[in-house]
Amino acid sequence: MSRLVVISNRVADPRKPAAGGLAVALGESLQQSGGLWFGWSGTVVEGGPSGEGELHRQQAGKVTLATIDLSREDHDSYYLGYSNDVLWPVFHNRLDLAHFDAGFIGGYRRVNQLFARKLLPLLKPDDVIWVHDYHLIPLAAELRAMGCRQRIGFFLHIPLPPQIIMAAIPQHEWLVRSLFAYDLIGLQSHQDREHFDRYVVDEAHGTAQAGDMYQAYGQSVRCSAFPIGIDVDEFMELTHAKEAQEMCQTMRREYSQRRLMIGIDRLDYSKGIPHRVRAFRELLAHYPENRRSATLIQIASPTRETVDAYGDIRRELESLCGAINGDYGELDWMPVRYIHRMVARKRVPGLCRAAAVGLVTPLRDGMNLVAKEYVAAQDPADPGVLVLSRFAGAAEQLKEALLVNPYDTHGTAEVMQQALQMPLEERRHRHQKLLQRIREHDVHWWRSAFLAALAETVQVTD
Ligand SMILES: O=P(O)(O)OC[C@H]1O[C@H](O[C@H]2O[C@H](CO)[C@@H](O)[C@H](O)[C@H]2O)[C@H](O)[C@@H](O)[C@@H]1O
Ligand SMILES: O=c1ccn([C@@H]2O[C@H](COP(=O)(O)OP(=O)(O)O)[C@@H](O)[C@H]2O)c(=O)[nH]1
Repeated sequence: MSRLVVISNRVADPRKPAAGGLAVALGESLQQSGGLWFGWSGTVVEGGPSGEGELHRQQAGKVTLATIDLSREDHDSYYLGYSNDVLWPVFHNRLDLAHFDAGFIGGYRRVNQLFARKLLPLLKPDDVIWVHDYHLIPLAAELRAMGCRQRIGFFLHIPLPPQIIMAAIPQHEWLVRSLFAYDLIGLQSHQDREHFDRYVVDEAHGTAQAGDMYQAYGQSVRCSAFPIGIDVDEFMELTHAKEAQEMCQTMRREYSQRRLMIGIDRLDYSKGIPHRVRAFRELLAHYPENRRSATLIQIASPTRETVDAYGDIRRELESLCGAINGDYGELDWMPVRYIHRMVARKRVPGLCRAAAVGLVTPLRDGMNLVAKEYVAAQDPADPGVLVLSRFAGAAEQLKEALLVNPYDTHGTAEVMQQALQMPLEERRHRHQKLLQRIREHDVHWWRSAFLAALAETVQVTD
C-alpha cells in the first residue's frame, strides 16, 4: 500500500490537542493510516538564513513528523506576510486588510522551494502526496521542477474568493497556474468550486469539462468539493469523558439560573466576533427578559498576534465587552465572559454541551469545525441550538441550523432570541438532522473521498 505524505505549514503531534481546524483534522486523518507529516517546526531562528539546517524527525505513534525551522526573515515574509497579510485577507473577502507589500512574495517562493528541496529526499516512488492550504500553493510546481512524479493532491482549507477578488492579488495568475501542477484540487464547498470555475473560464480562458476536469495553461487538473468533517465518534467519546462531564456539570451548576450562549474561535477578524457581541448587546436591549439570564461565554484564542489586523481586533473586542458589562452588568451577573486564551481541546465538548446556544457567526470561513463539534456534543434528548453564519462553508451542509447574516446585527439578535425560545420538539428535530449530516460527511469520509479521487487521476509520465 502507498504511504501517505501530508505537507502543511502547521504540524502537530496527532496525539496532543491543537487549536486550529487543520491541525485537528490532519491529526485525526493521519492517525488512521500512519505516514509522514512534513512542515514547519514552529521555531523561528533569529539571524542568518535558516532551513538549510538539520531536519527534525520525531515518531508520534504511526506518524513520522518531519519539520524544519524558518529564519526570522522567511517566517515574516512567507507566514506573516504573504500567507497571512495577503492571501488570508483576500481569500476571506477583506481587500481592505490586505497589504500588497512587494517584499513578501520573495519569501513565499523561497520557503516553498525550501520545503520542496527538504522533502524530496524523504519521498519514495509510490508515495501519495497531499499538500494543505494557502501557504503552499506553489509547492507542487516546485516539486515537479525538481523531478517529482508522484501523485500530488492539494486541499484548500479556506474559501476560494470570486474571480474579481482573486484578481486583486498582483500574482493571481501565477498562483492559479501553480495549482495546475497538482493532479487534484480539493475545495471546501460547491460555491468555492464555482469560483474556481469562473476564474478558469473567464480569467484564464480555459475550459471546464466533464468530471470536474479543467484545462488551462496547457495543463489539466481535476477540481472538486470535499467538505471537511470531524471525527464524530471520537468527539462524542471526549464528550462523555470525565473532564468534559465535570466541565459541563460545573457550568450548569454555576449558571443554573442562566441561559448560556457559547462562542469558541481563534481571535481572527474572519470569525466575526465583534459583530456577534454587538448582536448580543442588541438582544439584551430589545428583549429585556434576557437580562440577568442570557450569558455569552466567548473563548477567543490568541493567533497571529504580530499581524496588525489581529492586534486591532483584540483591542476592539476588549472595549466592546467592557462596555456591555458596564452598561448591563449587575453585582451578581456579567453578560459577557471574554477569555483570551486557548481552551484545551478536552474541555471544548463540555462547554458546548452546557450551552443552550452555539454561536458560530464568521464573516467568512472555509468550513468551521466548531459548528460540527457543537452538534456532536449535544444531548439528543435536550439539545442546544446552533446559530450559524451563512458565510461559513459549514452552512452549505448544516441546513437545519438557524442561519444568519452576521453583518445584520438586528437580524442576528432576532435569531438569537428565536434560539433561546425554541421548543424542545423543534430542537430535537433539527439536532437529529444535523447529527445525520455531520456523520455522513465526517473526517474519515473527507480523507477517503479525497484520496480515492486522487488515486483515480492519471499519473504524470515522463
Ligand atoms: O496555523 P495558524 O496560522 O495558527 O491558524 C490555524 C489554522 O487556521 C485555518 O483553518 C482552516 O481550516 C479548518 C479545517 O479545514 C476550517 O474549518 C477553517 O474554516 C479554516 O479557517 C487555516 O486554514 C489553517 O491552515 C491554520 O492552520
Ligand atoms: O481555544 C480553542 C479554540 C479552538 N479549538 C479547536 O480548534 C479548532 C478550530 O477549527 P475551526 O475549523 O473552527 O477554525 P480554524 O481555527 O481552523 O479557522 C476546533 O477543533 C476547536 O475545537 C480549541 O481546541 N481551543
